[in-house]
Amino acid sequence: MDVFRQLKPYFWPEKKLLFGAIACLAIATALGLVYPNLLRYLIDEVITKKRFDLVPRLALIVVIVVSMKGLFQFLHGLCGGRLGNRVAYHLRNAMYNKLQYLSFQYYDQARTGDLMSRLTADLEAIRQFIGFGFAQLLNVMLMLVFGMGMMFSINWKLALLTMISMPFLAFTAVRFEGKIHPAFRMVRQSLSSMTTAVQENITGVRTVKSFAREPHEVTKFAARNEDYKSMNIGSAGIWAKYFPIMEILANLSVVILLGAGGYMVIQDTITLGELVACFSLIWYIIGPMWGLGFHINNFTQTKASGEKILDVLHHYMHVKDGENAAPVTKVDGHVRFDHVTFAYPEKQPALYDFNLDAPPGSVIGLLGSTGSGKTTVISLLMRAYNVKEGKVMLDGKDIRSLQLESYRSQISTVFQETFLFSSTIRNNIAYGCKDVSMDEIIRAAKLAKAHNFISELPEGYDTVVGERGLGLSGGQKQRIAIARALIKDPKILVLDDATSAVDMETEHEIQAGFKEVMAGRTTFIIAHRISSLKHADEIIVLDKGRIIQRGTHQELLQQEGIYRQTYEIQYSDGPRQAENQAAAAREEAPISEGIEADPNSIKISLNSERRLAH
Ligand SMILES: Nc1ncnc2c1ncn2[C@@H]1O[C@H](COP(=O)(O)OP(=O)(O)OP(=O)(O)O)[C@@H](O)[C@H]1O
Repeated sequence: MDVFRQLKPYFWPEKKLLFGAIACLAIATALGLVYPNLLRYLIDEVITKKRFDLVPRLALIVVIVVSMKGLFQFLHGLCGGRLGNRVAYHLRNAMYNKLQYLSFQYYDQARTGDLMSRLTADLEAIRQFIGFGFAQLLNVMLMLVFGMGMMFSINWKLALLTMISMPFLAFTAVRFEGKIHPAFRMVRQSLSSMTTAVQENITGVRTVKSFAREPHEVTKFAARNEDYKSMNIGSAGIWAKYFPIMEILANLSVVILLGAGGYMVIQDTITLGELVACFSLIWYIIGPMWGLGFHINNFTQTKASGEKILDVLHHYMHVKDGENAAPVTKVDGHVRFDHVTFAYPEKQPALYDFNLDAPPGSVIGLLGSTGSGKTTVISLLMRAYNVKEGKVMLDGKDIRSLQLESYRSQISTVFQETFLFSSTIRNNIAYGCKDVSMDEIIRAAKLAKAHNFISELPEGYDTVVGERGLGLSGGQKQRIAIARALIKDPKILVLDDATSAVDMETEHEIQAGFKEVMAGRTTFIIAHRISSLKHADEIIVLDKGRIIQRGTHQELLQQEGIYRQTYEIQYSDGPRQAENQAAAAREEAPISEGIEADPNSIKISLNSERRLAH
């Protein structure tokens, strides 16, 4: 019941419907109890005494009772339907809302298929139970109480005899509940694991096909399907074992009733009408007992579903606003990392004593091998995770003291993996902003060098992309993502390997666009290409979470180290040429200015990079 107590905020506002549904069902049940009495009257007063003139009146009463019962059943359906759907609506919204605000840490471990099954199958179970199951469960009690009460009022000895097998029936039902509940929990877990397999397979279908791993996927799915089947067969086994026992016990009371009741009629202790009434009433008691298994099963399934939904709703939010979180309004864009050491849960630190001072408008480049901690720096800047050692600051304020939403709205990130929503290109670009004009969208697309290819599409900006939409190339997707980041007009721009999928020339064109847009904004660029970083005000080279080099492009070229080695690999046909270029860099103007100043030098670099690529 604890689960339902915790779900109370969602169904209690609809208590009128809840009580309405229960009351209507109870009235319908009570009206049903009129039939056995009418039968008794028909046999004892009309047929036995041959007073057939009473038949039309009796028939009229039956018609009225049947109509009333029908009406209340209809009202029960109406109230229950509304109640279930409204509660499911509130819960669905609450779940979705919570899913939006759950931290990155949650999603690091969450499985999409599992979450989808909570949002669909588990919510459906709750909808059914709160709408109808709960009232039916109460109705079972009412039927038992009403039915027994009436039987006892007719003949308490016969009633008592008939009830002999009932305690055994109740005992079996309770044992059944104890077995079926864990079994259903396993079924649900198995179902969510199977859904996850399907979901991952569909998402990763390209990888599966390119590695020709279809047979492996089929085997993997078959194993989970087998598990699901076994779980279902297991629960069906419990069902198969207990259900006949319950049925035998239930029918035993009918046998006793007919045997003992028949004898009493012969002995003239009760009338025939009373026996027929009792025979009809016994189904009022056996019916719920038979259904007890179903109702218990329904109840336990809903409890298991409720637990899973509450697990999401009550999940701890690792990153959230503090009590006095200040909204971020005017931002200069001064970012500082102050002795930050950070480890992902149950892992070695991904960053050690990381320090950084990025004045407003500066460009910070991050370079390092895979897993060196570059993305972690960005994640901490976005406050995807809370820093426990050290501080990340914006304009001198610890970002943990700032209101999360307004803080993040100051940052635009273009991720390594581009995600486009299944909507038009126009909507995808405008995603981060409310009320943007078409001119602004086009301007952002032009800056991201996306306008030309978008214009060439038959439907232009109205082309639907993403799932089931038009398939775009990696570079085209990245350019749309860049436009999406630029349109937000952020104070802090993060480019996490954002131009890795576009060709060199486009990358330079995009960066030229960035220069225009980024004036006065703090920019973080993660890249593996030196060409993307060399105009940065400070380049930080990371290795296994530690800063091993930092400085400007020229400074780093003058040092022995990873930066220079990377430069040599990317820029020269041989180490000697790199050394010459490094020497030239020492003497000449900064390379970031050189990009604009000497287009030929870019071409030379690009050509050598292209040669390298080939
Ligand atoms: N969400 C996460 N949960 C646990 N560990 C993580 C998570 N993200 C990254 N790591 C670990 O932290 C370390 C740094 O990873 P990070 O993604 O910051 O590296 P990176 O330099 O950005 O790599 P890449 O260039 O491949 O993107 C790695 O050892 C990685 O396994």
